Amino acid sequence: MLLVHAHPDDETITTGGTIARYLEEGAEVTIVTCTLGEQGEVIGDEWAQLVAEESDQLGGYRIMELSAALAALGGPGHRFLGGAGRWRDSGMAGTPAAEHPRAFVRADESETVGELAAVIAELRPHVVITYGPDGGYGHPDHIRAHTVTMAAVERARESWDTAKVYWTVSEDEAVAAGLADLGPVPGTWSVPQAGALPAVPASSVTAEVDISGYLEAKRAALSAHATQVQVADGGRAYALSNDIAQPVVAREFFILARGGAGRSGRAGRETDLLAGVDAGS
Ligand SMILES: CC(=O)N[C@H]1[C@@H](O[C@@H]2[C@H](O)[C@H](O)[C@@H](O)[C@H](O)[C@H]2O)O[C@H](CO)[C@@H](O)[C@@H]1O
Ligand SMILES: [Zn+2]
Repeated sequence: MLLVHAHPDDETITTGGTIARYLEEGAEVTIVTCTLGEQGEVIGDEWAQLVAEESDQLGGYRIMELSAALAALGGPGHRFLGGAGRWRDSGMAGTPAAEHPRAFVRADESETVGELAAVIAELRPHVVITYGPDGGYGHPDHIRAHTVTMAAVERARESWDTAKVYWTVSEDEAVAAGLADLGPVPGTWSVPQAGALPAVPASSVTAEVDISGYLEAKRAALSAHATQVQVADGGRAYALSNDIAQPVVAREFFILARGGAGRSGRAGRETDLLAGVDAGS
């Protein structure tokens, strides 16, 4: 299983429970992170001067946070696309960080796709996971991670034909149910209306992974990304630096974008992302 994410923290926020579960079930799991997250905001005062506009040291610091988060999830393999520091966090849409010469969104796609295709040819994943075409919530690096991954899977086909590709998504019904059961959150946080958070209609979800047994690992990994993520007491909610409460949900959701679905379970959805692949090949 290979998961391609844009920034340190995305692997945990969107797929942390899936990573922890498949590792415990004996699968080989590797994460590729496309940037160091250099353009992030910082929660709290202690590390606030690491931001790009000050000492510009946040990328290196987030490597350490990522290492701690991956350990909390069970220790998957990890690569930075092109090597640590090759491509830089492009910043939120419309910000000047996209003009940086190493910005991920400016990268030569023959290079980014080539680097990821080489990882696929080397690791021979049965399942690849990334974001959908909108990047989940529109971040330019997430959108680029999607396009690079889909192109790399095709580029690698001559040496390794990946059986299934999934897009990680948030499901609208699960988000709404989670928001209704957040438990206590800090007074500084805002609690959004269900429709205000990025999510896809439940009808478009084709697979879900029950991570109820891995929520403690996911919460520990979220907390490891301490400059980016804050977890509420009780662990049913988290917030990024924007202090907008989001639910910690006991399932992670996917859309099958390429390949044949395995056996269906709950609500006609796959419940095992590795179902239907020849894991012996
Ligand atoms: C989860 C994710 O993709 N985080 C990105 C994102 O960070 C957000 C951004 O700073 C936004 O301005 C804040 O309001 C929000 O709270 C942050 O989560 O974009 C960053 C810059 O590209 C990136 O480093 C971070 O990983
Ligand atoms: Zn991100």
